Amino acid sequence: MDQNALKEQTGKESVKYIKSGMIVGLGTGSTVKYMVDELGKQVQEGKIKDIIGVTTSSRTAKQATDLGITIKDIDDVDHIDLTIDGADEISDDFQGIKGGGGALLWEKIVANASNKVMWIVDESKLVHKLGAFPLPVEVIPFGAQHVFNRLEKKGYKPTWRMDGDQKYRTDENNYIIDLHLGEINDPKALADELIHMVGVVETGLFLNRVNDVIVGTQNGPKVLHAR
Ligand SMILES: O=C[C@H](O)[C@H](O)[C@H](O)COP(=O)(O)O
Repeated sequence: MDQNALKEQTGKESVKYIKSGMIVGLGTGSTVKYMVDELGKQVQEGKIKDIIGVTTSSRTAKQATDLGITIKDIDDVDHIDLTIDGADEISDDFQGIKGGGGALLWEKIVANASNKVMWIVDESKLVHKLGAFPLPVEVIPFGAQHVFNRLEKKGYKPTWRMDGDQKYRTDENNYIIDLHLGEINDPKALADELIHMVGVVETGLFLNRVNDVIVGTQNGPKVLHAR
């Protein structure tokens, strides 16, 4: 099975955890796309009823709406039962990097409002230590070059996230700076440092946020319990 087949496997498997009547956080990315497709199918077939989706990006909102899944704004629900989202890297101790698809800010807000968070990944996303995947940092456009320069001085090897020849814009119209760190020895210290830099809105470090991980493997889906 190639990587896409593994993403499809975990995406479809995760829908088994969505029960009728739930308020479900719908993540973003190529793995989540398979999950939302399967959820839409089961909603259309009447196998899952009365669910409400809270989406983490305009992309997922469009996909879910097109499939007939009822969507509500995050501020129109008082909680989310379960959020299912992708991840770019998950370390041995279940810390994560997210935001490869640019949706980290809304994803973190939705995760924070969720009773349970499940990540769905293919086995290539499991790593010993975080950092080989570039760490996304969302910054407001005003003064963003100064933030970039500061990150460069710190030796964090920043690059602008691009969309063709323009800087990539998030759903909040912000920019993303990717940090090429190689290895992150202390994710908590780094997250604290970055979030306190003026102009930084959020980072792709998702620490102590996940409850369960479904991993797509050559031997079928494997569930890991983080906490
Ligand atoms: O911003 C995007 C999200 O954090 C994604 O969930 C993450 O990048 C994983 O995406 P994919 O399933 O496409 O590898």
